[in-house]
Amino acid sequence: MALVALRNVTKTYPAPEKGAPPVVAIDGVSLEIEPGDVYGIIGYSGAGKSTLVRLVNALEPATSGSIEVDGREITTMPERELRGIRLGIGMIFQQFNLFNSKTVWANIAYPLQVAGASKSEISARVAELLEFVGLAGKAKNYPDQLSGGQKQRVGIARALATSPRLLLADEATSALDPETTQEVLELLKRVNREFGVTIIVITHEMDVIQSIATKVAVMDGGRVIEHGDVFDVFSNPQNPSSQRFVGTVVKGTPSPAELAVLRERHEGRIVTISFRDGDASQAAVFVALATAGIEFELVYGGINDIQGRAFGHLTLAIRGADAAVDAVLAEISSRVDVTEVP
Ligand SMILES: Nc1ncnc2c1ncn2[C@@H]1O[C@H](COP(=O)(O)OP(=O)(O)OP(=O)(O)O)[C@@H](O)[C@H]1O
Repeated sequence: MALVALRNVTKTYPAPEKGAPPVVAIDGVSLEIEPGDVYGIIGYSGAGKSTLVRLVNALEPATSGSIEVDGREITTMPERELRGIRLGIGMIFQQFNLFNSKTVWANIAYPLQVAGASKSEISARVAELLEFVGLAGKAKNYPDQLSGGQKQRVGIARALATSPRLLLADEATSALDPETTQEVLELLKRVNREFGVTIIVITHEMDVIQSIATKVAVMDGGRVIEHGDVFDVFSNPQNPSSQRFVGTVVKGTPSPAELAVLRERHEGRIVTISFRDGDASQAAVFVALATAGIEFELVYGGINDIQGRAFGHLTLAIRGADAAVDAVLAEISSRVDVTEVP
């Protein structure tokens, strides 16, 4: 059973001014997030990502549709019961949202105090979490004395304090430099693996999805325009908006301007070969070219690894007798995707 299931969910805000139309922030979204998923939700600013998060943790009511968390419909649930649902959901934020007047220890202890845990329970849990996020030596420090990455580690520890099954990460690494981002993403992977916490990652950065997510939904204008396994969406994005996001991390086929430069610099026919995990190996393709006595040069592209599965687009400049090149390209095309640039 899905841990979070949205069915045809809409959220409309009143018109910002008289005479203007209402704002449709979420427009008929259906999604299923299974226990154990690290589910990425990506979209440009205004796509509706943060609104979706507020609906899932019941901070705002949906306008229509159904939202089930852990098998329970939350759209019709009384406030009293919603509090219980929220206790089962941890949140981390871009700006960390720590209490600056409380120590690291007290920040992490806070949700446990609110939940009514005993002093000894709180001490044991906070110590365990400080160890887990690698901040055992910082218990008495205040947030101002920490780096951005350390603050987010405290944010993660605090979010996990009440042992939620679901963690919502809203642009949790957007304020961090690339190296610290990777450290925080590694920590989130451990949260998923070691505690079995399902994570929803909201981001506008495709490399965050590439590093951590197992599934992804691409949002645009309040709708989910594409969703699926990260490997499938990265290796074969269907929608122009998804293609733009994938293009930020995957070197695909050269643009017309890049092609013009390639043609200036390299002789021969320009051919892009697209590999997908499970296709014939690159080696087989290169051996076929070499065996046919065809000279080739790799001029553009690269191979990507998504959770241990490889795919990529390699553009070659190929030189040889036309008939021989035609024959070998025909042979290769039966195994991999071959596109010759006219
Ligand atoms: N409380 C609100 N009242 C009115 N309109 C809102 C409200 N919250 C969001 N919106 C509108 O809903 C749309 C979606 O906003 P949302 O913040 O969910 O997008 P987002 O994808 O999270 O973008 P960002 O990354 O910039 O936060 C936007 O057009 C926004 O202006």
